[in-house]
This record gives sequence, C-alpha cells and structure tokens, in this order.
Amino acid sequence: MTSTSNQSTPQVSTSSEQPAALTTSEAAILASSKATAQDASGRQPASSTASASELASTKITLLGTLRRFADFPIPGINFIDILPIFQNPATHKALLRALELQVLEFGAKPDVVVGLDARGFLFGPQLALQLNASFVPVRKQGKLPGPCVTATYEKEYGQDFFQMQEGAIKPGQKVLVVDDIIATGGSAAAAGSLVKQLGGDLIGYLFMLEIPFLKGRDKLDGVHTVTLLETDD
Ligand SMILES: O=P(O)(O)OC[C@H]1O[C@H](OP(=O)(O)OP(=O)(O)O)[C@H](O)[C@@H]1O
Ligand SMILES: Nc1ncnc2[nH]cnc12
Repeated sequence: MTSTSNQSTPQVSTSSEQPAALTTSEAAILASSKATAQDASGRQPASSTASASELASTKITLLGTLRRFADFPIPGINFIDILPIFQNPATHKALLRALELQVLEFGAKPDVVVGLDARGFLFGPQLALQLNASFVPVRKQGKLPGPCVTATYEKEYGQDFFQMQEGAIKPGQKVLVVDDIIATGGSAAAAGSLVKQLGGDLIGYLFMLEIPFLKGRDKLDGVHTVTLLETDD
C-alpha cells in the first residue's frame, strides 16, 4: 500500500494538500516519519520511505476517524470511540495493515495473539491470522467455561476481573497482547499477568491507541510496548 492510492486505500493528503492546521498528534507523526525514513547518510531508501510515509498517512487518517464523547460512561471521562474505523472497509483494512507493520518492531514473530474483551476482539483474530499465529481471548469474569486463571484490575472507569482458560497458552509460547486502547494500563497489566501465570513468554503489548497523560505504560513492567496512535485530546 502506498500513499498513491488504490481503491481500498484511504485517501490521504500529500504534503501540498495538507489541511492548514495539523493537530499536535498529526504534526508529530509527520515529523517522525521524516526522521525514521532516513538512513545513516541522511538519504531516504525508497522502500523505507514508502513504508514510513504509508504508515504516517494511515495514522493521520485513523486519528481523524476517532470520535469523542464527554462524560461517557461516567462523568469526567472523555471517551474515545474507535468504532468508526470499522465502519469503513478502507480504514478497517488500513488499520490491520498498519498493525501488522507495527508487529515488526517486536523483532520476533508471536506464536499467540491475546486479545482483550471486548474491543481487542475487533481486530485481534484478524491480526493473528495475518501473522499465522493462534488467537486466545482474555474475557471478563464468568464468560469462559472450564478451569480459568483470574486477575483483578482497575481501569480508567472502574474495577473488573479478567480470566483466561488454563491450557490456552502452552508454556514458552511467545505471546503478544493486543487491545484497542491503553489508558491507565490496568487492563493490559492484568492480561499480561494472566499470560505469565499460564507460562507464556510475553514478548510485548500492541495497542491501536495510547492516551499518554494517563501513563498506562508505567504499569507494564518495561515490557516492549508499541502503540499505533496517540492522543491526549
Ligand atoms: O488502560 P485501562 O484504563 O485499563 O483502560 C483500557 C481498557 O478499557 C476499555 O475496555 P472496557 O473495560 O471498557 O471494555 P470493552 O472493551 O468491553 O468496552 C478498553 O477497551 C481497554 O481494554
Ligand atoms: N477514555 C477512554 N476512551 C475509550 N476507551 C477507554 N478505555 C479506558 N479509557 C477509555
């Protein structure tokens, strides 16, 4: 996929067509795509330029698709709605492609993709298929049959329990935990602790979106964490 689009690629502005005012997140994406595409001599190899610019374009498109709802689900929470991405096949496809590119940053192919109930199920199984990996769910308590391991956690708007089925991960398997959003990091940290209880080798966390001011990464014990998009607004 390149920014010279085909029908399944979201339409993205070229630099001469940029809207007059970029948001802070969009400007940061453009700056980092220019920096990372350069080699040691300052030149930009064609393939790396293409994929960096593809990723930067996709990020801007996806950020523009998000919606905000004030005071949902409780007063004081600025809820970021990712669902519009899935309403459009082009943005849906671009998201999956971008996440697949982000997995390269882990330097190892996961054996298992673990997705968190419920929004981690929107793209986790598809990503697992693209990586030729297994998909295993983390579910809210009371939804999984058979013996389970359980972890309690606090998230941005409440407390909950997560479970995984015993035997769902084989000891030593390389596991990537994926979810839509990392806010305070409580959900992801609980999922990581379940993976470890089952003997998995937690190689990292991958999120569609991070809310940096909530400092969720601080709860992830330094485990490699990659996020496609960031917004504090
Ligand atoms: O970083 P945290 O503060 O823990 O918050 C992030 C979690 O909150 C949301 O899930 P939610 O529990 O609302 O469930 P849902 O996916 O079923 O909507 C989101 O999908 C993450 O899993
Ligand atoms: N602000 C937020 N918006 C959407 N999902 C969330 N999960 C935790 N915090 C959230």
